[in-house]
Amino acid sequence: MNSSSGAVTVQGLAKQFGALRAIDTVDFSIAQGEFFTLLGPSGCGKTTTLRCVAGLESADTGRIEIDGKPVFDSATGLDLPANERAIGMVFQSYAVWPHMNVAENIGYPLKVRGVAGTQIAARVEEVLKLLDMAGLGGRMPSQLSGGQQQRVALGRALAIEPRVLLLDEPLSNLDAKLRELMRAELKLIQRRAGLPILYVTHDQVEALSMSDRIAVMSAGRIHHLAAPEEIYDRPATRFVLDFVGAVNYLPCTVAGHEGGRMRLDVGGGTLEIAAPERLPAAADLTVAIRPEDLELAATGADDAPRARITLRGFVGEGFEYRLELGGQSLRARTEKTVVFEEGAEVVLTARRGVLVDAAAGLDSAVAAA
Ligand SMILES: Nc1ncnc2c1ncn2[C@@H]1O[C@H](COP(=O)(O)OP(=O)(O)OP(=O)(O)O)[C@@H](O)[C@H]1O
Repeated sequence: MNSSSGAVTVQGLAKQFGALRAIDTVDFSIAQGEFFTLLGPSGCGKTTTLRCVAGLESADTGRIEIDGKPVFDSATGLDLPANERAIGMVFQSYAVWPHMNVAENIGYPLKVRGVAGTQIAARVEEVLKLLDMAGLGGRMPSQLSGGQQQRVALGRALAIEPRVLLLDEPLSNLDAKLRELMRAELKLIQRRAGLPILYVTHDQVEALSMSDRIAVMSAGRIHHLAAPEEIYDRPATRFVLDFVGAVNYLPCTVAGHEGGRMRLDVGGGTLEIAAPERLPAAADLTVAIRPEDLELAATGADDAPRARITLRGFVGEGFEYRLELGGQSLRARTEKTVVFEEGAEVVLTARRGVLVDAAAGLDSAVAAA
């Protein structure tokens, strides 16, 4: 153990299945206590990466350290088995053994390691406290809610006092409401345990709301590794922009550029956004605006675009609108206090926008202000 080092360090990791590059050279490092998420669509290589860290899969090349200790190194042939990597794991298909009570479930990994009964009982008590389930050790799984069963699965992973928790879509079997509750529960348990987490999900809301940092993956590569706000507001590539959250795309040309602001002709009017540091070279541009960054007003500047509301939906915290602007359909969101009728004409302004080279591919960089 080396307390000054990161919790997990992955360097130059690559893995092929036949001709398929499941991981196409991935590097990242997780700090002590950090909630680190691999986010991406199905097949992007996130599970394979996690399985390589776990020791359930062997990478072709690269090096992995856990808590300062090398566990895999293709250069030397080092490849420690999972049970020697000081990791706790919970997968999507977590199973709580129905014939064992909660305490037996949590203590099981210690029992198979030959730990003495009194020590197991003490650790199980600690874990139950951590899970906010003190006093429930005698319950059978059938007497627990879905969320409590999930916590028992987590407890089993925590029992061995791992140096890092590896979680692969652990909430995806829960219904939507419970999933949302468990996001906060999991964060609180993590804080109490003071453990770093490597989390895998394809759910961007889950990733944004829970993570300290996110690595967005596509086709075996990390496109952007940053804090959630950075990923959402200043995506590094068009893929990230598109995958993380809803977005409107409007073809545009630059109409003016001064004082850190730029005016964009979007056809039917001009939108102003903060100018990015580096402008895309192409003349043929697209401005990407998230629905909540599109502001609707009854009146506005003469040259501002005017759109028509085609649909309004109540979404609890506000309204979601569909708008039509020069034959294009746009999405916008407003707070409850701002209400427009279907059919009404509204003036558009943009709080923020991201410029994209219209002709460029998904992994080309985008220019965000
Ligand atoms: N054992 C295997 N043999 C062959 N191909 C595999 C194997 N495991 C994964 N793959 C392939 O490698 C690619 C990456 O898979 P991986 O499971 O890491 O993706 P993922 O992003 O976690 O997707 P999902 O969320 O669907 O699990 C996919 O194309 C997958 O089909």
